Amino acid sequence: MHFFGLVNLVFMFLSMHILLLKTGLCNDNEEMLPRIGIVGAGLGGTSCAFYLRQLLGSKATIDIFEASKVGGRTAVIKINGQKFEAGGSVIHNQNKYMVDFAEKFNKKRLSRSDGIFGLYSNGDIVFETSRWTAVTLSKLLWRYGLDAYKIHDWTKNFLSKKFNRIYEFQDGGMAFTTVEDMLRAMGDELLNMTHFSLKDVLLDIGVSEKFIDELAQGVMRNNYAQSTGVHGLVGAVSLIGAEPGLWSVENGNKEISEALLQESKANFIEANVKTVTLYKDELGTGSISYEVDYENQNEKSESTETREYDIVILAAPLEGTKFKIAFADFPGPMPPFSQKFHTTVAMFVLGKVNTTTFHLDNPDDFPADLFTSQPDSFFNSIGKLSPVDTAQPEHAYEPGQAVWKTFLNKNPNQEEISSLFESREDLRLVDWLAYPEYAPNMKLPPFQLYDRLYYINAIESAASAMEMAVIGSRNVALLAYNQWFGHFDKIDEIHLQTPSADNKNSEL
Ligand SMILES: CC(C)=CCC/C(C)=C/CC/C(C)=C/CSC[C@H](N)C(=O)O
Repeated sequence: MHFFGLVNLVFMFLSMHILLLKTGLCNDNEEMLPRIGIVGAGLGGTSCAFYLRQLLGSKATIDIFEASKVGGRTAVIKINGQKFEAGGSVIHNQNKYMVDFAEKFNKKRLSRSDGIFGLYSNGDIVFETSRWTAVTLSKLLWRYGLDAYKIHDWTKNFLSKKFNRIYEFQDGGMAFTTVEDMLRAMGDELLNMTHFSLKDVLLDIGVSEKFIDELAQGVMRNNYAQSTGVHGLVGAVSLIGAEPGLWSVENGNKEISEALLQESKANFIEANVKTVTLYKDELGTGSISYEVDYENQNEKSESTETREYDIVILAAPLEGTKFKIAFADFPGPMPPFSQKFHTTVAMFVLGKVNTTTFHLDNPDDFPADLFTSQPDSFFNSIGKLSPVDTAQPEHAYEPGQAVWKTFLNKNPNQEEISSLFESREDLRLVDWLAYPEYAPNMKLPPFQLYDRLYYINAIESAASAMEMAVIGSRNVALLAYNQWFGHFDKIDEIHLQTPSADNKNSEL
């Protein structure tokens, strides 16, 4: 072969290889793979590690930091030898990712019992459903007209169709830099709902004020410890969370996070991250890296150590936590916005409800779920719990006795506890930063805080739920991947996407 021909061939081979590496179609070169540190091993962090592993292959370094193995909203609590869901999380049949994960990891789904639901207001149970669906429907019709149906129809036939577009975008590798861009891509209507209160949005679709102030308010207080003054999008998610089709994972929802962590083969580091420091290349090439300082929490060592990463992903609230992360050497304030989280208190009581307070002849007449609608009520809701470890033998409780979960906004005093429970054998209090404080027109934070520094919990400003955490984490995984390999046409550029048959006629 002619010498110039040979040089040409070698040159062509090299350029082809570089092109493949650049486009991410060939990820076998470890030098091109980013080193990734994820802070937080809840559902957001573990599902992000899972998606990154799918995108980057087996050779990429993925470390995941958490002081306890997995926790937050999916923690479980053990009472009387049985495990109960400690966080407020439930999963809905429409939650595609959670349904897929449960199937993939062979997890049994425990349907939430459709027990009696009651609404408490002005010192009385003012509305109750029945064991018989026909009776419940008549009662709803009598008190609220067609309001319940209007909401069901609006969420099922309008909102869900817009919402489900996110799955198509993500399957196509599309990522968004901000929550606002993501919602706009799903449909302007979803973004617009964040500009109005749930109350205004429901009034707009013709729902009565009575329904809004009683049932919608009760649902908001139970699901988000807030009122119908929250923005309309989180309000809609909350209302969907009150519809039939709810379930939890056997042995606790945290089983999904644990399975994701295992499947991701990420390196789990039991540690508190103290500082994230930005390093800029001194030669002025513009290249950056991050140094993560962390305090080991395992029994073997309690030392402080440091690791270096190309990409850092934050998967825990940045404000209000006991373990606040410091950011060093950034040119501006970090985080560049404020996202205030609401502390919810869950009180677990093994005991009997107070029949005098609730005007009941028999404690067994207490509904399985009791929501409150008055803003000044010191508790938000009371629910009867079923154990999640079904393999354990059922406990034989005395009549009226059960394990109850009460949601509150602060720790109750003795008088308040006694007003709810006339006897108790066990009482535990658990609090956690459950969800943001929601308001119309609130700031929707970006997923990207700085070059190669990402924040999964930004999604919670749209709505906080397990499915939302996974949507946020897949978005961050795709965003980090697309930016690293230069797939800029896959970031925010929805006009470059081919709409599916379902969406062709829609006004995307
Ligand atoms: C807005 C539309 C059309 C769909 C939303 C789908 C979705 C994310 C549903 C979740 C419903 C749900 C189970 C809500 C429970 S309230 C969240 C709870 N407080 C938590 O922290 O998980």
